[in-house]
Amino acid sequence: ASVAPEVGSGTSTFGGSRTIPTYSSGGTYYLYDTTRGPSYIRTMTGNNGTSLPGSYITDTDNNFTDTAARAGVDAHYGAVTVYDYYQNTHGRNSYNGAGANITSTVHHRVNYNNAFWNGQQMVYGDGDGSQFQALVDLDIVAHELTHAVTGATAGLIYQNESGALNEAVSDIMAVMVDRDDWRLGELSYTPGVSGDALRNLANPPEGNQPDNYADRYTGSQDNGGVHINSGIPNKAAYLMAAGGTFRGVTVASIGRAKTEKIWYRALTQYFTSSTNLAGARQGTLSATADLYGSGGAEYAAVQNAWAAVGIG
Ligand SMILES: Cc1cc(C(=O)NCC(F)(F)F)no1
Ligand SMILES: [Ca+2]
Ligand SMILES: [Ca+2]
Ligand SMILES: [Zn+2]
Repeated sequence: ASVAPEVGSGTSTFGGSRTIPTYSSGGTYYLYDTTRGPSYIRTMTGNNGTSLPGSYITDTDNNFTDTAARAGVDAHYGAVTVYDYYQNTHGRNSYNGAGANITSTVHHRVNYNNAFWNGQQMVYGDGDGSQFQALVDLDIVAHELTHAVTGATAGLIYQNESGALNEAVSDIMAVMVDRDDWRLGELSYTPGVSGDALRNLANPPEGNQPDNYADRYTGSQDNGGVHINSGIPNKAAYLMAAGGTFRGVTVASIGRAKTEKIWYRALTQYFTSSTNLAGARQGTLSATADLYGSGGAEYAAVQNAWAAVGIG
């Protein structure tokens, strides 16, 4: 057939290659997936301008090796991987639960050190080559698509404590997708420096974030510290999953699988637009009680994790 879903490959920004769903039409291949719930999951290029969604990323032999295509290969791989995470782990069909199409655009602006969900799609910068290289790390993609999930569910207002919780939910789901570590953005961040990351949920101070409520930021920068105070719930989630003794409180590990279920249920059943960090504790406790009861090891671990970071 001259139009068909295909399985393609491509070179990653970070080395190695990725297998990706593509679409062929008239001998041209596109970063365009028609095989999942949505009508399409597509990845476009902004051609280093500001218009969105930009233009299709194409290839002539279904092996996307061009330098200009590599960020697209990673963003596309990430989008389908995060789609599959929400479908397979949480039974959620796309960010709205009803198969919404997913569009991503790479090469946004010039030397742009950020990535974002604009309410309709994901957008990725290339970085300036020093602070970041292309911000298309799997955990960054998961962070951004989770903002879409949050927007379609709790709608946590993006300022002060509800905004810090919004950011934390994105970081927590991100490290559950990129499951082999607790760092965010390590592949994209400072390509010239190894071992660092944008944020570290196991040790938020490594990313200049507080890891307890008494040290929270109360100023007006960063929308009231949404990327700063997220360290507090991030640390709590890490302690739930990995366990540990922190600030004199011992938390028994319940593992990543139970932790991601608790946070997903809290986000979709208990958090609202104005939920603050005390409300996050309550929502995760209610979700834990629903899933595992209120007298078991899971409930105790969630209580202790929040107590360890100075909440409740
Ligand atoms: C300060 C600050 C941090 C962020 C941030 O986290 N962006 C998302 C990322 F995934 F692209 F990094 N934005 O401003
Ligand atoms: Ca990571
Ligand atoms: Ca680095
Ligand atoms: Zn974010």
